[in-house]
Amino acid sequence: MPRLGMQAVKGTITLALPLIALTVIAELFLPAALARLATLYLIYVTAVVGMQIYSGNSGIISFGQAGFMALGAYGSALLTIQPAVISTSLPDLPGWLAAIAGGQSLPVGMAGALLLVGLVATVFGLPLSRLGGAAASIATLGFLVIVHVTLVASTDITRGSQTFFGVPRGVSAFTALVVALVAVAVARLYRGTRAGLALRAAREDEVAARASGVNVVRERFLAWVLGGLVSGAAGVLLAHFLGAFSPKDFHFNLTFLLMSMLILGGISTVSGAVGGTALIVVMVDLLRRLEGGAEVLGLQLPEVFGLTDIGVGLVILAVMYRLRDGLFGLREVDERLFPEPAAAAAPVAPSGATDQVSLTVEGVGRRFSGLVALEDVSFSVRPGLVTGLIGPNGAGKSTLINAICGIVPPSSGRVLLNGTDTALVPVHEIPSRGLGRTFQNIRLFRNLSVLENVTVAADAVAGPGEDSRAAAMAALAVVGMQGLAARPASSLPYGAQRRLEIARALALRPSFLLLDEPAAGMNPAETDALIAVLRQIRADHRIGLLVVEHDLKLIMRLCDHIVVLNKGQMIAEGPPEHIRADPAVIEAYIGKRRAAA
Ligand SMILES: Nc1ncnc2c1ncn2[C@@H]1O[C@H](COP(=O)(O)OP(=O)(O)OP(=O)(O)O)[C@@H](O)[C@H]1O
Repeated sequence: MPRLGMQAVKGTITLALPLIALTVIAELFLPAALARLATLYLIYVTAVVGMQIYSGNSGIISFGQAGFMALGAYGSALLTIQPAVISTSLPDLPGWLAAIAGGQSLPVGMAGALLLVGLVATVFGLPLSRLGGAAASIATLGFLVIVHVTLVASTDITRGSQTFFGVPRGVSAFTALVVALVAVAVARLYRGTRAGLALRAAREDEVAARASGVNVVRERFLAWVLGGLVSGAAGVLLAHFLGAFSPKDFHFNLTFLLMSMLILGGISTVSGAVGGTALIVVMVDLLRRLEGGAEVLGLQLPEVFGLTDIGVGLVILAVMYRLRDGLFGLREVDERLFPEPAAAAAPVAPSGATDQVSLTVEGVGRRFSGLVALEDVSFSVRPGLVTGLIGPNGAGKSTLINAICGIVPPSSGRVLLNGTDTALVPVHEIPSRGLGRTFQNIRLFRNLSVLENVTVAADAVAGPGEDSRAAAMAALAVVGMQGLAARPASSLPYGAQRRLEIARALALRPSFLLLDEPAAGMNPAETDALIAVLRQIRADHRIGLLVVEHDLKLIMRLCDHIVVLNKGQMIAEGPPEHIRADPAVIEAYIGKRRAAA
């Protein structure tokens, strides 16, 4: 069984059992109205799980799922509509469509509809995947609006805003259950795959994910299409459940309902999608009865217009106020019930370092508007040695590290990694070519476990069939953190967070490791431990280290070679004893007058 496959199977079974039990009870023992409610619940589960696949893993709130449901519904409806009603309900159907429309079975309708959904998701997903955060959310809203307006405007095909009728009804709770179970299994499996973990990492920190080898655009695209297909399948079911519908059934009200379900349960987990949907379906059903003026304990209550929407809104507000991550939190139910056994560490992963590797900075300059942050800096980081990069505040050290990694491309000059100009390589490919890094301001995937943080990087360089969790454990062992593998990264003390960043970079099996102020905020004992770790990395892995640090004692103890920057320019380079005595360095650090004194 592949690495997270077993957990996904456990997760699917944990969620499947209550769904199966509910379906059996509803179909065999409950009145027809409640059996219909159970079927509707299962359809919503599929739709919300589709939303969870994209939004939960990418962190981008999607307004688009109702659009996919609409495409699924109309796609399947056109293929399966009763032939007898086509001439009356769709008299102006274009010839090419009339040739295939009507009379098909539900499975054919489903297949055709998913083809349409997949096609549209692909076309829209290509530009959408380049966006993140609020911009991407707004783009998904644009998608919903485009789908809605297109459906309303295509009167010959959809009957416009009028009701589309004549769709064969054939969705029992059992049919809806089968599709819901497939949706849950897909979502639960996806979450554990390399792609799912990489996207969750990008959700936590896009810059750090790219620096760990994640192709963020590709992962967002995959989740968008996969989530779209799952929600599209829910649309097909809803069409055949209702038998008649119009575009407004797949617009803002449905979007709000699906979002409420996911947010209430917890956007991060499939368990949250399934549980949140159950709560909202029950709540909406009860509130609708009250809204219509129900009789409670012999008392006739008045009709209260809008009670359902207001009630759902208030419940969401209350839950968000107390539980930001929803009722189910950040971990799947199965991850709490049956935690995974710790992975065995692989033999220490070999680094990509050999004496043939090279990292050369050639005349690098960088301007920010008028400000010259770097000017004509040239030096080499040597394999198997520690190079220190020092300089006063604002000297350009972090800018240089970012220029080397491709995050801030140089305005002039170039960085050659094994002879290749890094500016010509996509940022997410630079890590797998041998460059690992840490950040001045720690950038961890805070809501992932310690092991998952490192596995993201190990995945980026793992060959087919290679166990990246074992490789990640080996990297954690190097920094003495294998005992903390299951802890959420955000719960670690400061020093351990810095060591975790080093482990994550090591899991890339780098030839060169760039450390931006690794000892910042550490106490003397933590700094000593860090120096021991870095010495071990140099000795055991033959990695070339480039260390930016303000702690000059650490630099002098650790480094074989030092490069000094001041005001963007390289003012000295050489072994520690040479740098310590260099007048230009002394002047840069303590000022001209005191240096002369
Ligand atoms: N994105 C940016 N936009 C504009 N100016 C920037 C940007 N990044 C850095 N700078 C400027 O470039 C100069 C060099 O900054 P940098 O952070 O590289 O220095 P540093 O040596 O790492 O400093 P410190 O030791 O304080 O971290 C500073 O004047 C800084 O304000």
